[in-house]
Amino acid sequence: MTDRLRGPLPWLIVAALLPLVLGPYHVALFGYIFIAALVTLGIVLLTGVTGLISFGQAAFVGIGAYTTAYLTTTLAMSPWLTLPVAVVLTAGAAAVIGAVTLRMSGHFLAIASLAWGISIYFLVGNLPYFGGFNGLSGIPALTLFGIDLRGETAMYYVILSFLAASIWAVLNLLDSRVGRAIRSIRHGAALAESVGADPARLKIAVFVIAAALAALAGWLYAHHQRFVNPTPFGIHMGIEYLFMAVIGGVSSVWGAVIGALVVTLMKQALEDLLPSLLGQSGNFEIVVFGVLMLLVLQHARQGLWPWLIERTGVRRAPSRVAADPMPAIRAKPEPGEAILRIDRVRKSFGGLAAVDELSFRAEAGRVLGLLGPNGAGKSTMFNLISGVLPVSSGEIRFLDRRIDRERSRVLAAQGMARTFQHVKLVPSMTVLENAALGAHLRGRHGLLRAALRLDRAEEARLLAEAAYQLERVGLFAQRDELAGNLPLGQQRILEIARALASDPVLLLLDEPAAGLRYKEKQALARLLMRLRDDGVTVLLVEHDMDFILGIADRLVVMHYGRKLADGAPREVQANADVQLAYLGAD
Ligand SMILES: Nc1ncnc2c1ncn2[C@@H]1O[C@H](COP(=O)(O)OP(=O)(O)OP(=O)(O)O)[C@@H](O)[C@H]1O
Repeated sequence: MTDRLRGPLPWLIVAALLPLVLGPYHVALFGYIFIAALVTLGIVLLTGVTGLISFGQAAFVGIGAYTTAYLTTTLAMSPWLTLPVAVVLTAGAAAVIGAVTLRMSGHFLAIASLAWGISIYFLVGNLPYFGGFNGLSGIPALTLFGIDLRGETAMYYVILSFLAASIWAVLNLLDSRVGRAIRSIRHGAALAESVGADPARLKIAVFVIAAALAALAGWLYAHHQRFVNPTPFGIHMGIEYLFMAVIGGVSSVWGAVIGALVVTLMKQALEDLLPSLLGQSGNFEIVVFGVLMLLVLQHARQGLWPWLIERTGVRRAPSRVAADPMPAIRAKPEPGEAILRIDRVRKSFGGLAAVDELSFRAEAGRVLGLLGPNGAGKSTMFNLISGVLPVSSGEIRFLDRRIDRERSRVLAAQGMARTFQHVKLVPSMTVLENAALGAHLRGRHGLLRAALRLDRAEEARLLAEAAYQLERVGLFAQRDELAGNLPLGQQRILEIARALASDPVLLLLDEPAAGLRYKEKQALARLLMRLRDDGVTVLLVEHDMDFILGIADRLVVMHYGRKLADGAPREVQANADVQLAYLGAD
């Protein structure tokens, strides 16, 4: 991420000095900009980081604003008490909406967000307790230790403090064990599950955090404006917040501030300028926004903040992590012990038996190769073992526990780590962060501790483990590069480092040599031989016989879903049936 390239302190100082040079109107305007930045910060987490699109964030702002408006004007509650009420109420609403909508894949959330965005607007507008479309007025100003904060400058500093604290917490969160898991979600649930994270729960958590930020914005808005009506919480504002995030940089925390700043200032300028230029008024700024959006998407796809950072050429300082390993936390089985037992396993797709009554064992401290020509059923078998597919019949036991109905993340907790046939990394995270993602289950601190930076000792241990595994596979020097910039051969090796960081009992490698060039294959083979010599237990699925011969201790050969041979590599290589299956001739 580009967010840590520059420290927040200089920006905070500039923001703190602004009221000294701006008039009251602009100080108040900057207050509204920072309130919008809070909502946009939630969208960055939700859309840019996690890959979920919501047009309905303005409705959550509305719940926050109306909660405090109602409670302070009708029940005369203190605003400082209505703040937790507003945040909890909005977060609760988001948890319910999220639990229903986030289960559905595809664009369901985006469409559902339009529905709740519109309905909350009309609900509030039509309820008499909330003053209908006329709204509620007479909302009290904030006071702190008896000091009245009604002036625009005082409110500016209140809003700035909340924004700075929220940015700090979000940056902390993203730079943590849970944050890495959250950042992996948009690259497929399979990746998050494979390291033991629960993507469904994490998505709901992100959705709730984004809603809580919106509620905080709503609370601030109500006490800044001292009057609320439904208009600023309608669907058009939901779309405008998304605009801000995309224009500023939807994957970047600072993009939220830049986006809110650029869009609000431009809107102001255009609202003043366009009617005098065109001789009539009529929301023409929306048209100009559309054009601006197209320009940004064409020239700065990631948004203005990443575009600016790229042009200033700022580089991140190299990470200073020790490559000392974390103490192993898992007791390993004795070498030679059968840890994986496949018994008469069958998997059918309609009438086709992709795996047909297959039985074999994998032993601790050995490399077992599962070999076979294309279409033999290797990947299906791999998916059955790794919890991606359920078996049709038969039994799979891992460390004496039946696992053929278990989910991937449960298997990860039991000591199974895997790589993917089509590499799955988080390209926008560094090599070190990707390796640390593998150590997810070796830490336990959650969202709150991460946001408050109370997880640093554990975080240092997880990063040290990741650094140790990078050293082990020969990628330590590249630890600060973005994973997406590595060539394919190194990406595959990074996947192995990520798997090793979980301290696995069994390492499952799905065609690790696929698509590699000759030299890359050689480097991978050398690494796998070193791991074998270290006593790592590996099940390696491969169709390239030459690649696997020097690495595996034993080979199981599949053909049309059945077992064709099982034995030492040279024996299997000499087997006439195997030669026939591979070459199609004697
Ligand atoms: N989800 C699925 N639905 C229907 N058929 C499938 C499915 N997955 C695999 N198959 C079929 O099962 C058979 C075995 O496929 P599988 O991908 O397991 O073989 P493989 O040995 O891994 O081949 P490759 O080396 O090409 O990946 C093939 O005939 C394939 O078309």
